[in-house]
Amino acid sequence: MPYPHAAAGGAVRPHRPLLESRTVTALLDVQDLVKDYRDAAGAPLRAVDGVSFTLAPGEVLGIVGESGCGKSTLGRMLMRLVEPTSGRILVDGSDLTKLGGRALKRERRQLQMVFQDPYGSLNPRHKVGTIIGEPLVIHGIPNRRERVAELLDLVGLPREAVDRYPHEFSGGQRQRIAIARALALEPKVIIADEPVSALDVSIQSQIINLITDLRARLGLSMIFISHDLSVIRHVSDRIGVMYLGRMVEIAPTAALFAAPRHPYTGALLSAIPRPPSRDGTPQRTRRIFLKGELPDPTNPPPGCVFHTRCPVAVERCREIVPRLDPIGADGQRAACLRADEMPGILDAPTRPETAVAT
Ligand SMILES: Nc1ncnc2c1ncn2[C@@H]1O[C@H](COP(=O)(O)OP(=O)(O)OP(=O)(O)O)[C@@H](O)[C@H]1O
Repeated sequence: MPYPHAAAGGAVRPHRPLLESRTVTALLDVQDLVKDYRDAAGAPLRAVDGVSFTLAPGEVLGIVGESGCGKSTLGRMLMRLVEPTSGRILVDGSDLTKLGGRALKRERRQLQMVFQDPYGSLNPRHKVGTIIGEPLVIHGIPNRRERVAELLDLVGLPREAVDRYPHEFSGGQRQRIAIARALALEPKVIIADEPVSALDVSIQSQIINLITDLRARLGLSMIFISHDLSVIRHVSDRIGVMYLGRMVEIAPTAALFAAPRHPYTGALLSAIPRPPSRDGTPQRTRRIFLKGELPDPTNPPPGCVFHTRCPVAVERCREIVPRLDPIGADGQRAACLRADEMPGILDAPTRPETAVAT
């Protein structure tokens, strides 16, 4: 008897948990996180809508989505720089949303953030040694000078940097300073919000290499937020895709790239240029262009929030809110009523609703 309640004679439906299945080893366990704001005219909007995920020790989870989908709000809520409207943020089992005062200061230390703007995030009046050592002072940690020197070594900056000011450094070097500061307290999790978006492309790869290297050496766990799927791919073990405040797909990186189960993920992937094949001929990419604009967040569409732009939406997508349900192997989840059909749909020859780019 596959399902015990079949014996009761009711309709049989396999149990599909609402939240991502959790392991006891999760370092970070985010449950049903919601953030409501009001726009400039006072209309309510939900910037983050019931987002749940876990982060395992040593794992890098990428969060991707276009501007306004709620990535930064999510990252800032994890640090409690933005107060969640509801939901839970468990760090090693302790709920950050319930803490205040000293207990919050102690637990928040486990999470550190690297911001997008390496120009604005460093105090221009402080020397680099003071900036990197500040968290150590706040938390009363001794041997500050040695620790700052170690941190500079770690991020590949000369020790003489301690006596210099941020404006004496390039954008990439400033981001190294920001990363050193974030590492000062040996946090359990780093939250990096678009850490390379403000940098030149050549410098971006240096910082990505640094992050990859630090990860291997220190076993860092990280939430890596970016609008750029090709950047996220380089650093992430798993990727969560957000659209209009919701997590619409989450999957191991290889699975997401091999077989996306949400049409929005398919569209994002189709926009990444593919390198030419070995004989030099350009590879044809079936580009999925989305219809229309991102909906007004103060007036989101009913049913699936993506249906107004979805190339494969059907009638029921207007009514039913799809859950982030398991699909396929490896913990892949997608919030799409047609997730089962997606490999066939996305690989099919041109449909009238989509266009093909070469
Ligand atoms: N302080 C705020 N007050 C009101 N609305 C806000 C506030 N911060 C963000 N929002 C709104 O919440 C939604 C999500 O914004 P958020 O900045 O988190 O998205 P994002 O994906 O990080 O975009 P971007 O990459 O452009 O920063 C947007 O509609 C935004 O206008």
